[in-house]
This record gives sequence, C-alpha cells and structure tokens, in this order.
Amino acid sequence: MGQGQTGGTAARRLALQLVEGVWQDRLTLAEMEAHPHFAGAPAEVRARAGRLARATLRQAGRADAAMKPWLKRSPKPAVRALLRLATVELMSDGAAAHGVVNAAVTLAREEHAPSAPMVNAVLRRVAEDGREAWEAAHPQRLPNWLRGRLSGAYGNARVARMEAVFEGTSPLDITPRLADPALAEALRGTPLPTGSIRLERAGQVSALPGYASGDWWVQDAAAALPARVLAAKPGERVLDLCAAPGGKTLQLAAEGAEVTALDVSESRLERLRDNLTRTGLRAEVVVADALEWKPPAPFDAILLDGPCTATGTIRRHPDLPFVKDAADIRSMVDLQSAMIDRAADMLVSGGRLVFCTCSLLPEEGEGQLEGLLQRRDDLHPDPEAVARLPGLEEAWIAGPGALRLTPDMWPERGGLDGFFIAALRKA
Ligand SMILES: C[S@@+](CC[C@H](N)C(=O)[O-])C[C@H]1O[C@@H](n2cnc3c(N)ncnc32)[C@H](O)[C@@H]1O
Repeated sequence: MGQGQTGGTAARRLALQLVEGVWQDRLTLAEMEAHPHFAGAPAEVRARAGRLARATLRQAGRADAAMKPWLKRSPKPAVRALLRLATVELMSDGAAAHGVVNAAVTLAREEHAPSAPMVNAVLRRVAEDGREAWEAAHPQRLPNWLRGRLSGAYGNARVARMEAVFEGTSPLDITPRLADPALAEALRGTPLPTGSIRLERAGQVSALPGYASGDWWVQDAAAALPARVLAAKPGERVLDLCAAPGGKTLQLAAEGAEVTALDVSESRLERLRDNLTRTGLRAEVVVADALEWKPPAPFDAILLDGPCTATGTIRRHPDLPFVKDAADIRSMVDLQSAMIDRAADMLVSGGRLVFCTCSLLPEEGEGQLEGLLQRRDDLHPDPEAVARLPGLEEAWIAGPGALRLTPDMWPERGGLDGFFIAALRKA
C-alpha cells in the first residue's frame, strides 16, 4: 500500500472516530480535536479527517437515502456511521470509488469483521447507482428536539431552507479594525453592506495579508452586528459582559471606547488576550462570574452576548444538533435572564444595553426581550440604535429595537449565522 493510501485510511479512521463520538457519545468535534489522540496525528491527516467528518455530519441524511435501496436490514450504529462516511465521500468528494470502498472495507475488518462483505457490497452499489437517490433526497433533517421548536417559530418551509444551508460550508467573514476600502481587495474578498468582508475561499487564515499586523479578525457577519448596534463612542466606559474569545471586545476597543472585557472562562480569555495583542487594541480583562462581579462604577454602555444553545451557528458547527438537546435550553434561558438583570443594574441612567444570543430559539431571544420588558420598568427598547445599523434590512427587524437573523437570509451572498439582537436604554 502506497503512502497516499495509508494516509487516506488513517484520515478516514480518524474521521470515523469523530462522527461516532458525536452521534454515539455526544462529544463535540472541538473536544475531540483538542484530545492528544487527534491532536497528535499529522496535520494533513487531521485536516482531511476534520473535513470528511464535517461533510458526513452535514449530509448523513442524504447518505442514508443513497444506500437505503441496498440495505437488507438496519446496520448497527457503528457500521452505519462507516457506511455514511464512505457514501458522503463517494458522492461529494470526487474521490476515486475503489479507494473509498477499499478503505471502508479495511476499517470494517478492523472492528466489525462480519459486516465487511456487506459494507463492500453496499458501497459498490452506491458508487454505481446511488447518485440519483442522493440528489433527490431532502437535505438532512434536524433532530426532532430542534426541528419541532424551529418549525413552531419559523414554519416548515423556512426550516427546510435552513436545513439546505446547513448542508453546505460557510464563507469566512472578517471584521476590519479600521474602515479601509483597500483591505477587501488585498484579501480578494467582497465588502458586505454591514461592514464585514467575505472571503469565499480563505485557505490558511494566518497566512492572509493583514493577519499578523492585526488589521482584522475572523467574525461571522451576523456576530459583528451587536457591537455595531451598541455603537460605542471614543472614551465611553463600556462593559463586554460575556467577552471571550473577544470578537466583540475588539470591535468596541477599535471604536476608542474604554472597554472592560469580563468572562468566567480563564482559558477563553487567554484567546481574548492573544487577540488584543495581535491587533494592538486595549481592554481591561476581568476573570469573574458576571452574576457576582461588582463594578467600581456604573457603565455608559453594556454588551451582553450571553451563553446560549448556539443553534444559530450550526452551519459552522454541524455536530451541535447531535450533542445538545432540549435539556440544555431551560438552564440557558434562566442564566440569560439573570445576566440581563445584572447588566441593567450596572448601567448609568440613560445608558445603553445590547443583549444578543447566537441562538435560533425564540426562548433565548424574542422571549427574553418580552420577559425583561414585563419584569423591569427601567429598560426600554431603543429602535433608533437599530435604525442606525449600516446595511440594515427590513426583513431583519423583529419589533421595536430588535433584530432576528436566520441562516437562510442573504442566500445570494452565502448566508449568515442566526442571531437575536435587542437594543435597550435605561431610564
Ligand atoms: C457567546 S460566548 C461569548 C462570545 C464573545 N462575546 C465573542 O464575541 O467572542 C458566551 C460566553 O459567556 C461566558 N460565560 C458563561 N457563563 C458566564 C458567567 N456566569 N459569567 C461570565 N461569563 C460567562 C462563556 O465563558 C462564553 O465565553
């Protein structure tokens, strides 16, 4: 067996472990990729395994449709994972069919020897005749815990459009430190109306022009909106209450505000500090629990990007629907409401609060806004703050002072992450 084939089987073995870890053990890709077992593999094996695992998590539904006609009975989960992985590679990777099938049979022999002949037979049929069923299949459906909630909030047709988005990969968005028309050209990117720059094919991020000099940072176009709605002014005292790894802190600091960046996670704040160093921007960094920390003085403005189910980021994190479930929602919602109250108490009279979550669930967005307006009579929606947003689209507005972004928006530009953003002012 030549070098390429050996490497190919190693990458597929690692990819199989990743998808099984997600589907069976509910481990995140980030957790597994940080583990020495994965991190110790050669870089090209890791890169290929990561790509293959993500493609499989995104398109397993299509793979099931393509192999169904040739499966006599339902295979056990580990064998199904292997069949899905190989089918996705056969149908979407352009890899030579014999190499994919041989590698899958090798992997089947290692762990599930009695299934190897079946794996061989099914994959040969898929390679020859699976294309039509693959292409005709509905994009992979979200798990029921999430699909039901999203259908209730957005309707079945819109959820189907989101599922189509979740099958594909996402472009790379960057936020410039300064508005510089030459930057998009230098990066061969497209300026977006909201101020971000979008790159269709990025390659290695750290090799791009302006990375080392800190002229920009990676941040989804939707994730860049909350800080723009807050519109920090030079010299203002601004608190970024859940700050790490710091994309929004960098935006606030780039506006010249005196920023305090607080987060409970020391390790995530390390990344924030690295980002500040690279960009040459300044912020006071505080490691603390937002619910317990007492500020020396109230703030002019606060950005609260609360912890949430992160369901708005599925197109970048295809493991997420499988590792989370409905049990995660209640505790997140309670924590967010407590943080909103804490933030409101830390504001000067007349101060601005922007609350946001990268969630698609109304409980973590629209419901939070409704709840806080019922609970508190000192916070009021600030529609003017939203109206000033560059590139604002009518379809994003979700009531006074509120924006709702979903991944099916901007289809002609390549989509964007899901977010809920509310702008408020303290009486
Ligand atoms: C959505 S992330 C923040 C992303 C960040 N704003 C950015 O733009 O890079 C939520 C953050 O909340 C932090 N967090 C969770 N519970 C917290 C608490 N009780 N106090 C402070 N931070 C907390 C997490 O560590 C996490 O970094």
